[in-house]
Amino acid sequence: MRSTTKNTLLKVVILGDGGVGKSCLMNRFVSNQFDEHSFHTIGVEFLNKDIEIDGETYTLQIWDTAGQERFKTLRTPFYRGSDICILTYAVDDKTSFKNLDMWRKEFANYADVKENNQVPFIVVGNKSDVPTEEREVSPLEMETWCNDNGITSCIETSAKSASNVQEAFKMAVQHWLKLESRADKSETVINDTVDLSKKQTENRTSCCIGSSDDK
Ligand SMILES: Nc1nc2c(ncn2[C@@H]2O[C@H](COP(=O)(O)OP(=O)(O)OP(=O)(O)O)[C@@H](O)[C@H]2O)c(=O)[nH]1
Repeated sequence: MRSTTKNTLLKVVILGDGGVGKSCLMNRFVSNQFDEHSFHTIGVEFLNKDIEIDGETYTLQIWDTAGQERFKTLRTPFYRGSDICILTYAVDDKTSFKNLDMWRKEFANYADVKENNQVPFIVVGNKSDVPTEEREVSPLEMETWCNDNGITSCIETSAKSASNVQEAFKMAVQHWLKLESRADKSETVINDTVDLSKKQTENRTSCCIGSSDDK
């Protein structure tokens, strides 16, 4: 496990369909700015931003990826080594919500993740500021999809109004911390097992010595 007593660097990758607001989320979080006419990202871009949680400072290295299909080969090499993956859709775009499954699989595949439940995915439904009549995905649908896919952290945000943007990145780090503490516990169990087997080997050796002494 990484030490959290000093500044911890976490690689965060934001995935989702083109136009859901990934760049705007990153810019709102890092610079507190919003661009009404944000251009499509080509490949990837990254920015760093510190966040403090429970007295510890985490430097988030945030990778904003190009959501358009034609940029797939440009973005996928950057998934490896990610600590957190933010799966993003827009609440006024049902297709972007349906594509979350595709994004989850693409990440797991190119980040070379062995077990799905070890990936710190969180789900973000952006553009929560849109009028109700333009909504195509409800918070309940988001929660149901997350439950069905074993994802425990999800949140609706608006990069435009700044609603829940800080909270989303904080939630991402907290989720990572939870997984890290679980990994720590299982490491302890593995270490215990190793220790026990070491003792058994020693016992067996002394037993054999004992038996040869008997002869
Ligand atoms: N209403 C509203 N519009 C938003 C919000 N976030 C982003 N937008 C708009 O959505 C459009 C696309 O935003 P981007 O941040 O460029 O989307 P993206 O996901 O990075 O797109 P790609 O780079 O193509 O993958 C822009 O016109 C933004 O102004 C939001 O929270 N609310």
